[in-house]
Amino acid sequence: MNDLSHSRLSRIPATIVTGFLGAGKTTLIRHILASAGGRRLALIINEFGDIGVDGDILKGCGEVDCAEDSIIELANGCICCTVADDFLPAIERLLALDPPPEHIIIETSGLALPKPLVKAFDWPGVRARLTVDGVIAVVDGAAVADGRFVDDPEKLALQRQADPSIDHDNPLEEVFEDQLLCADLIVLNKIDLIAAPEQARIASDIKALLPRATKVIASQQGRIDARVLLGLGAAAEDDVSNRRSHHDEEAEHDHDDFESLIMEVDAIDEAAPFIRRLEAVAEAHDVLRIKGFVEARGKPMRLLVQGVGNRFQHSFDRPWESGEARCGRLVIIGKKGLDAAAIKRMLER
Ligand SMILES: Nc1nc2c(ncn2[C@@H]2O[C@H](COP(=O)(O)OP(=O)(O)OP(=O)(O)O)[C@@H](O)[C@H]2O)c(=O)[nH]1
Repeated sequence: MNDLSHSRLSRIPATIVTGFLGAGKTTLIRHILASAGGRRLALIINEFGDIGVDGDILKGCGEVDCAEDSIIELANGCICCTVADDFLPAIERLLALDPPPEHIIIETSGLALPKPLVKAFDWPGVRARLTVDGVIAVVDGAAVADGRFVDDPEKLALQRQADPSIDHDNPLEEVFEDQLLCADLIVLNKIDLIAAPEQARIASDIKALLPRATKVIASQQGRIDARVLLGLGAAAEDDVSNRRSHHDEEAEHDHDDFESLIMEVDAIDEAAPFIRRLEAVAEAHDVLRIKGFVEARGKPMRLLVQGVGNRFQHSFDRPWESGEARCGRLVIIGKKGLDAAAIKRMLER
């Protein structure tokens, strides 16, 4: 064995899980934790809004292969913009664990561009100790089928008639495509919500977009075995220049097309009418993602609420702990210009 292959083998592999808001990254990672087969995993979880919902869900699943001190949450921003300030210290903390993790999984925020993160693995201090085993992009098949990431050509034509100088870059499409362009493996998720012909069409549209041959695997609830997802051996840090991005020319990328709001929510009596109100908010304000925890009066469990576009799910995820403030809070993410006051009024109505 030569020195190079020896040093590569001794580096800890890291898997980057990317994918647009609500695509199913956390769900997929839960499945990885459940099927890791005793491998010592560590997680870095990055969220755009400053409530750590995903971290809470993953800590709550109590998998023995991932102890709580091996989970680091980086909320309130996108990891791609805070690599030096947030990501590197998080990596240092994980590498200092005794024993160190055998594999690190990084869930980026749904708005993060994975390429700057992959680039950070090429920095000398990181490169010596870690390698990117693979970038996995999770795709929300239902959102793609709904046309969420492409401009409506008729609407665009009308807008251009009114204002020929209109900037027609679609920030959703750009982030979505950047995530795919950086991937070593693509998971086409939520296939329970799309018919088989639609599935095949989406998979072939994705492949047509990519300059490199990248495998697309279909999944429901991210149910793919850890043995398939981990161990890709991509060494993506050696191959950054082959991963095109819409943002290659930008020195800095600051996500100013998107914003998040935090809303405090009073205890509710019943879930169904509350979810209908959230659906109305999502519809009226073109919200991309809503998630958080709410108190349902008289119930010992907290209510986990998840909305992607105007598709909502809710479930009681765990009992409120004694002494825990039963404070209902939601993070609401949309394109810049969300009307916080109007949303609050709709929620309180
Ligand atoms: N119908 C259906 N829903 C799914 C599937 N996978 C995930 N979901 C739901 O989609 C919602 C978002 O899933 P998450 O795993 O939280 O998505 P995420 O990509 O981590 O979300 P962000 O971190 O907010 O970007 C949740 O309500 C999930 O239960 C699937 O295969 N089918």
